[in-house]
Amino acid sequence: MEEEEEEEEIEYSFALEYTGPPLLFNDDDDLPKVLPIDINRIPTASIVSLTLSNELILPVIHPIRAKHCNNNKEDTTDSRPIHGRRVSFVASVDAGSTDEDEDDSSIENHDVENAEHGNEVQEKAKRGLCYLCCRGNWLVEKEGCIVCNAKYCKSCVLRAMGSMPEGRKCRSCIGLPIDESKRGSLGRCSRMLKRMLSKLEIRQIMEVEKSCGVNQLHPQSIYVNGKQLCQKELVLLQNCPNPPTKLKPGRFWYDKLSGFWGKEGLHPCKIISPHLNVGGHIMRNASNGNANVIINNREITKRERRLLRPAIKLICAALSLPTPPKIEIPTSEEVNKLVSGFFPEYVKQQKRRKLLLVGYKGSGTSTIYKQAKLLYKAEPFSDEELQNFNVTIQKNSYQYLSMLLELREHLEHEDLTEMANRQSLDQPDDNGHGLSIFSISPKLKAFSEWLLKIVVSGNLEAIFPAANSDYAPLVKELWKDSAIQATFSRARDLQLLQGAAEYFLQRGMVRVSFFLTYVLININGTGLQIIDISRSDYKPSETDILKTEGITSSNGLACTDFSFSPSAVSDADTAGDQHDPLLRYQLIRIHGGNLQENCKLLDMFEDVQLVIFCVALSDYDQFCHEGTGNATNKMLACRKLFESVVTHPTFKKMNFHLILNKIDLLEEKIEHVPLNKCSWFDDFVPLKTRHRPQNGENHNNYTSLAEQAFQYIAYKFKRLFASLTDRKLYVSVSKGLERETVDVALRYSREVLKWEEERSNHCITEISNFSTEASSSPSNRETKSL
Ligand SMILES: Nc1nc2c(ncn2[C@@H]2O[C@H](COP(=O)(O)OP(=O)(O)OP(=O)(O)O)[C@@H](O)[C@H]2O)c(=O)[nH]1
Ligand SMILES: [Mg+2]
Repeated sequence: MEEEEEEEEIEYSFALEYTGPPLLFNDDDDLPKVLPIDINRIPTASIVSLTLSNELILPVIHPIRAKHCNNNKEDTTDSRPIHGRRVSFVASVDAGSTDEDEDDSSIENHDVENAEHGNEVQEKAKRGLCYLCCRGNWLVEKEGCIVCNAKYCKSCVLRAMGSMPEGRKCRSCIGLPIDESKRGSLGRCSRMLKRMLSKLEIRQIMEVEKSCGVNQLHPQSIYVNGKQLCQKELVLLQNCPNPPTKLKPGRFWYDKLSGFWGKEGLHPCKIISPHLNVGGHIMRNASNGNANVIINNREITKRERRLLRPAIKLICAALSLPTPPKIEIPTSEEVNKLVSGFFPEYVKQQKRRKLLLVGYKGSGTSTIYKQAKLLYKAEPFSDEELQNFNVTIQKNSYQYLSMLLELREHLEHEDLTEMANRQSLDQPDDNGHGLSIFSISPKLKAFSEWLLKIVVSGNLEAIFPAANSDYAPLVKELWKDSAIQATFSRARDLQLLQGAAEYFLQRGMVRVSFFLTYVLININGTGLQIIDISRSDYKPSETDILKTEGITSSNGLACTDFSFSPSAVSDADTAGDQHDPLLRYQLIRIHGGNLQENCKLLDMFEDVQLVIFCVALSDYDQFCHEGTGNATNKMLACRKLFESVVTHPTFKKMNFHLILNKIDLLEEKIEHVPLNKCSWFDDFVPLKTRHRPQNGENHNNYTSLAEQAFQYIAYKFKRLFASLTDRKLYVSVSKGLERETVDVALRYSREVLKWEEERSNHCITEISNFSTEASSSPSNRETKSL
């Protein structure tokens, strides 16, 4: 006690005007709960006048000894309530103490003579000092005041901040607006505080910090289009679907029509929600634009003009307006910026070009569609789709097997009839069994008949998923049987099992054998009786996927969105054709069968930009049975479909790209089946070429028979197209199962689109620009394009 009396007392007085509810204070030592003044804030020997609000009431004011003064006359016994009166306080502080303990008296350690609080805060913060106890160690964790940024160590923080009725503020900062740079950290306290206080306390403090009125952004501090916001406008702005990020006091401009938002005098920084009723009218010079282009009453900046040029082009194209002839291509960085939000959504939407992929049955449309997914999508197929492939492959394998079994029956019947005929001609059967090489055992025959019945009934689901496990032994036996092997090789000779059937039949049998081995090993090794092989980890390979038929939905409509990825092959030789990630494409594939039945389906596609029509080059000697039941040449059936699509009213002004697919099959076939097997091609006269050049010989003057054939077919289709429309047909060739050729063909579609767009932009009707002879025309950019 004696020591306390010896303490040097520094006294200073200040006045404050209290406007809160009446307060009583009558105890000299235990002062009223109203003293938020941090003595360090009070300039030495000066009197400050403050207007206080209710929030300034603090539960602890110790150790400042304040006295209610009247004209500096000490009157510590005054017990009258004060309200709205000017009150003077005299504070006394213990000097010299550097105590770090929790004793409240340690606050008296402050250097009250330090005048500039702000400077001091900064100075101490710079040196990593605690504002109260001067602990200058960066490693000592500190919590900062959200108003003045003074930092406090663990020993001082609670003394300095008290009960934190407005969150983490020094007592003297209570009632003051926060430092705007701290807005992002509202409600997020340090680990130090978390360790010191209970969870509940922390939660309460953080909640009050975020929600208390004085900490909120003040509408008066924000100007939009030169007009100060009112509370309602601020609420509207902050709660719109796409609000400005990290809104701070300042002056902004806002284009209500487009939603562009930026700082006054600067280019747009964000697109917020349009049509908000906030702020005044936008000024022409809002963004200090100098591009001589005015959009929604604002002169845009040069940078904006450069970035917006693709959109302007698009809009001009849409409105059939001419665009400036010189087209600057934005750098990829600029384009990326565009993609990441600079363009309004509607512009992005407009950028999606729709390509409709159609073709006669079996022409390869679904193969090209799947190739597009594999080529341009990071994840071409979902797990579910892969699972579907698996099931479809299994089903198809059984279907192909049934084709083989049917053929076996037919061949056996033929053989036996022939044998019977021979017998009747007195040529006794040598083996004497009355069996042909296509005959199978009664057990396998029963299985074969049962399987055929199931397949004919179309009820293959009935034997799944048990099919593999239950029937695998029989399938294996069947497959190994010499009669089936003989049928298989006969089928190949007769070209009855082609493409997918041949591929999957062989693979399917191998798989069944593999599964069977697996089942047997388990039975012998562990005594397990049933293994669900439908759960095996079989994952279809890319070739399996490409060869799987019947994967699209029942109405045969499938669509996928993608962007062309940069391609080393085809982009390198299209100089200046920068890959534009903004351009999205949608490939829509319709099943050819559906079109024949109902061309009305095409009415749905009036918004496509290009029709890709797919033709199988190898169809020229194939036949199908159309509605009449008569056998029709497939190429003629394909021509008929082509004519009906081209002349469909929806595609009156549409561009067409013809893909001549299956060039590999044509190459094989043309050597032994003449092209004029198809009556449409009866005037095909191949040039008599010299011998095929060998390795090292000059190929320039040599055109293979297949090349001549596909050029001739392309010519026939072009002539047909020209007779039906006034447009030009773009043509390219592909091998559906070869990724690169499909890539080239689809990029050619992109080129066609680009050229046609540019043509309409420039309002050029000069078809010659697009002739196949023009050096820069898309036709010449692709090696196999015609
Ligand atoms: N050899 C070869 N086979 C191809 C080519 N393109 C597709 N195929 C195969 O031809 C068969 C038919 O191809 P799809 O893509 O299913 O034809 P589609 O146009 O979808 O015909 P539908 O399924 O009847 O609508 C499949 O077995 C493909 O694997 C190609 O360029 N060369
Ligand atoms: Mg198909």
